[in-house]
Amino acid sequence: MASTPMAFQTSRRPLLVNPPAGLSSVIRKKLMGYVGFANLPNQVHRKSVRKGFQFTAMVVGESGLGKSTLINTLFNTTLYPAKEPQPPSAEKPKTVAIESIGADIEENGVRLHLTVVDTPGFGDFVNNDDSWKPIVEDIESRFDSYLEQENRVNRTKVVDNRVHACLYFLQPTGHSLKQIDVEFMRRLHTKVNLIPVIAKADTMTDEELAAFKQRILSDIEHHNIHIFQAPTYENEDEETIAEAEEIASKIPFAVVGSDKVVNTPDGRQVRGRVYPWGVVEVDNEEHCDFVKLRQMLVRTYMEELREYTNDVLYENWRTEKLLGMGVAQDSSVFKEINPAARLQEERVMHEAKLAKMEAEMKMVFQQKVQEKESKLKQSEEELYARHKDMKEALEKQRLDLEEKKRKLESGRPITPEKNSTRRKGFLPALLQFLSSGMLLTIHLYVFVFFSMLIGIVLVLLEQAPPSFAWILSTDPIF
Ligand SMILES: Nc1nc2c(ncn2[C@@H]2O[C@H](COP(=O)(O)OP(=O)(O)OP(=O)(O)O)[C@@H](O)[C@H]2O)c(=O)[nH]1
Repeated sequence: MASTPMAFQTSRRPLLVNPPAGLSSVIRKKLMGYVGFANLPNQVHRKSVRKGFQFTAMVVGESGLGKSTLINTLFNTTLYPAKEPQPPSAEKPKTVAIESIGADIEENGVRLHLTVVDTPGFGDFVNNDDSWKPIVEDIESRFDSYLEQENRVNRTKVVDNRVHACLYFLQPTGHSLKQIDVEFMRRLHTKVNLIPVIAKADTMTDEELAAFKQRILSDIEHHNIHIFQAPTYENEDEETIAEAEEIASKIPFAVVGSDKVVNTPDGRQVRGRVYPWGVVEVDNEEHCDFVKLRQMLVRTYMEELREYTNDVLYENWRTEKLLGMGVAQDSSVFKEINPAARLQEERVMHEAKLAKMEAEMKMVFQQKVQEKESKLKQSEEELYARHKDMKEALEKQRLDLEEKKRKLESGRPITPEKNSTRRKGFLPALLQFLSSGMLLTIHLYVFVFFSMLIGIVLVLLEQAPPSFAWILSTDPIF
């Protein structure tokens, strides 16, 4: 492999010196030759041509307004074969049907897979109140199918069946929008690119058409109906802007359809309708707006219609559906990230986390301290109560001992209460009484005896004083 491509050189000198804070330095190199990325659009073009294009158009309108004819005229093909006239006895369908016809058409080597969705029966009943319902259901079922394919694990073959444009055919009444038109457009304008067309415009004069268009537009505005408008972008060339403006000025398109080639009085062969007074040319912008419609639908804005369907209509429907299912969007996912701001944000978050942890730790510490304090207080109270009990017991003991001491000192029995309180029987009390009287008598006798003895001794000794003479006398004392 060659170290340096021959096609270009790069200068090695960095051109961007002061990168914004938080961003790593970006080195920009100046190209010194042809690289080739200017060819990218060609690559995309080639790839698209190889892959081909896919487009789905829906046509809605009352029967006989020229829908099939216009589709055949638009794509220059007989997608819808000529219809056999139905016998009056033939049973008519009671509901709006949805029919799809697909065809691969090729023009200058570019392939287009065209699908046309027809809605036979729309507006053909006595009561057309719910005519729009099967059509809305069909459009939503196509969105559903696309969503289901998007959510598959393998998405290599995603088939886009979504309706990219809906041509709504208005009867050339010359009045204003009918109730069924308003109802249909109101129900569908958020789900499909609406393109209103005035069918069979060759049945009206230019003045009638202009007035009819004005009334239709004011009705559309009055009912807040959004119809597809040719988009304009900044920096676009004047020609493109003028083209877009011209297309927009023709809405609603007054069309004439014919897939037949007819001869004009001046000898030309054109697609048109022959009348006794002349030929209405489909591709003549002075006769009808068919060319402008084709320009909008096929030539200029087909990709815009596909993009708008995908990016706006389908996206809105998808968001609503997912929200309805309870799926919520995390808005932070798609936030643009500035590294410096991100760092600051992380720092703030970290600090907040630390502060929270600190507060939590403080709280836990305080809680523990409080628990410990209450425990200590409790044990202190217990100790104090025990000390009080012991003190009281000791005091009582001291008082008892002092009482005993006093009693001992006073000679009283320690337990006088016991003797005094004991109840004596009669016999013991009598015996005690008698014994105490006998003891006294005995004492007296002993005393008398000893006194007499002493007197006798003294008399005998003759020294007894005269006072003792009575002892010798025989007089009884008692
Ligand atoms: N005057 C006039 N007649 C038209 C025009 N386009 C179609 N027709 C005629 O109107 C008749 C019905 O045309 P179709 O294309 O079959 O109409 P349609 O809306 O597809 O009808 P259904 O298939 O029944 O829904 C045919 O005879 C057409 O030739 C038109 O632009 N002007």
